[in-house]
Amino acid sequence: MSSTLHKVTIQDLIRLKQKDEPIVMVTAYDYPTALLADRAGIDVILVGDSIGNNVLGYEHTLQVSMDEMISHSRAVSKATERALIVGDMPYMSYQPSDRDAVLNAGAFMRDAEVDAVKLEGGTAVLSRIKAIIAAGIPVMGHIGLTPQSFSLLGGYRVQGRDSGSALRLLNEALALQDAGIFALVLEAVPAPVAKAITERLEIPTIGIGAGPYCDGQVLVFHDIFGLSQRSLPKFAKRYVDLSKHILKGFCMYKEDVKSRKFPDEEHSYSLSPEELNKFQQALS
Ligand SMILES: Nc1nc(=O)c2c([nH]1)NC[C@@H]1CN(c3ccc(C(=O)N[C@@H](CCC(=O)O)C(=O)O)cc3)CN21
Ligand SMILES: CC(C)C(=O)C(=O)O
Ligand SMILES: [Mg+2]
Repeated sequence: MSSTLHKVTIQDLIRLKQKDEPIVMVTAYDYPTALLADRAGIDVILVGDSIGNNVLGYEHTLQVSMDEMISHSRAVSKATERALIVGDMPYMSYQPSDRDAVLNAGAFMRDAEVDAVKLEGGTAVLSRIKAIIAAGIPVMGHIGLTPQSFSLLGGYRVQGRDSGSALRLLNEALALQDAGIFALVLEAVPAPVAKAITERLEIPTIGIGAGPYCDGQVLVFHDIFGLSQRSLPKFAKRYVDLSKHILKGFCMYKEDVKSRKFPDEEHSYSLSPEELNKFQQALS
């Protein structure tokens, strides 16, 4: 699909699973980042509620509002030509009722021009998912470690580590597929569990901390580029340490200003000799 020039569609993602070609997804929260992810040929861009701890300075994702998600999702969709854009429904935008879920999913589509929404949960959110899809909005599922249930789960813990809970994850995946989701995020589940789920679903699975047998992978932008504040989860991989480069740039700028090396002539505006002359006479 990296060769596809047209906008990536949900049907393209299903075809990638059928062709056994991995789907690449990454989070992005702003215009310049989305431009680069799109140019790199990333298939799916997730405007994650992980914006909370990575960009907005919150400790977790629970404080993220619909307004924040909409303005950042709009920036991402304006920058993107090819990638499919998924808006992550924030805490309490879908939990209270099917009506809330449809109205807020609709806001993502109408006000932020995303292509689909994602929400966390299994059987507990089946009716939410059905209601959103009935409104004509594609839904991506998300099970395993669901960060909006951080407290209920007792922290950011790997899920499905015993045969009983592994089987429950598989059954939830099947129920979500029946409800009509087009893809499913599996977060922090043992690789053999993700493999079993992936083999039994017709829709693609996209793993984060779910091993190599998923149909696709997703990572958080700040983890890839060494910009996350906390220690990385075991599953995250830092490809480039941008923080090192950004810190160096800030220091160089600071030194230049303090030593009056910046701004120099090249970065200043001049006045023509005649106008300068007139100006100086007027001043005296
Ligand atoms: N920068 C960033 N990366 C993420 O992957 C991410 C976010 N932010 N914010 C929202 C959630 C939170 N996530 C997390 C956060 C911590 C762990 C973590 O520390 N996990 C332990 C597993 C402990 C166990 O064995 O059960 C680890 O050591 O990896 C996992 C996922 C994933 N998401
Ligand atoms: C980690 C991904 C799947 C996510 O939900 C997020 O970034 O918010
Ligand atoms: Mg999320």
